[in-house]
Amino acid sequence: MKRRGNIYIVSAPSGAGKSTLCQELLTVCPDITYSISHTTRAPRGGEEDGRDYHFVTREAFQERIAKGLMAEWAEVHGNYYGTSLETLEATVAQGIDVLLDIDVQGARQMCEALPECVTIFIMPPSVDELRARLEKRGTDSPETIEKRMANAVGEMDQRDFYRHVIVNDDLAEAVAAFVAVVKGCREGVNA
Ligand SMILES: Nc1ncnc2c1ncn2[C@@H]1O[C@H](COP(=O)(O)OP(=O)(O)OP(=O)(O)O)[C@@H](O)[C@H]1O
Ligand SMILES: Nc1nc2c(ncn2[C@@H]2O[C@H](COP(=O)(O)O)[C@@H](O)[C@H]2O)c(=O)[nH]1
Repeated sequence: MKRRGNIYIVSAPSGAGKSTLCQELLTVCPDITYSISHTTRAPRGGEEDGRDYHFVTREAFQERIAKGLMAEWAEVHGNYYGTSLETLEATVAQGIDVLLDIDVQGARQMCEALPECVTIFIMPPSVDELRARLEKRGTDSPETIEKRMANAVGEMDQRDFYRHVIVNDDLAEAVAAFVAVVKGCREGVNA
């Protein structure tokens, strides 16, 4: 029987650096597929439909939920986000490992259905640094940053749900820790 791909789930409060770490991991492990989520959020400058997200309307997203097309979904910071069941299943069935950048609600849904998912939580070094990163990134309005900061503490409180926790202070060290977790799972060390 063909080996099924591993599912790596990464969560973090907004601005902790999970997108940055995911990009770095995919450079080191190009055979891992990044799961492109569906969202009702508006694209940020530089984001492309079909590359960063599948950007859809709330109606289209609700229709996908009603038709059972989502492996998991959640409302996060006022928008819907979710993972396509068909795409995820087709990828892991081919033996390809998949990386999901999803929130804590989605991570819980995935682990309930598939307890073998490998879960990784990224922590910022401090709440002040988290805010500084969001402000420096310059992609979100002050209102959006406040909303994301308000949700951050509740998200960080759930880090014990995750099998691995990495503090993203020094980027190179955090990337090395992330790569070590994934390589360890692939070699059966952290499985
Ligand atoms: N270790 C680090 N030190 C300093 N800055 C960092 C570090 N890691 C990431 N950053 C920067 O912090 C900002 C937020 O990072 P990133 O966009 O990866 O966060 P995120 O967790 O994916 O956020 P979101 O959930 O909002 O998409 C970016 O500008 C990124 O370049
Ligand atoms: N449950 C899910 N959460 C998701 C998914 N895709 C992204 N996310 C999470 O949403 C927030 C905000 O993302 P942003 O791109 O607007 O900053 C973040 O926590 C992501 O991890 C998904 O498919 N399902």
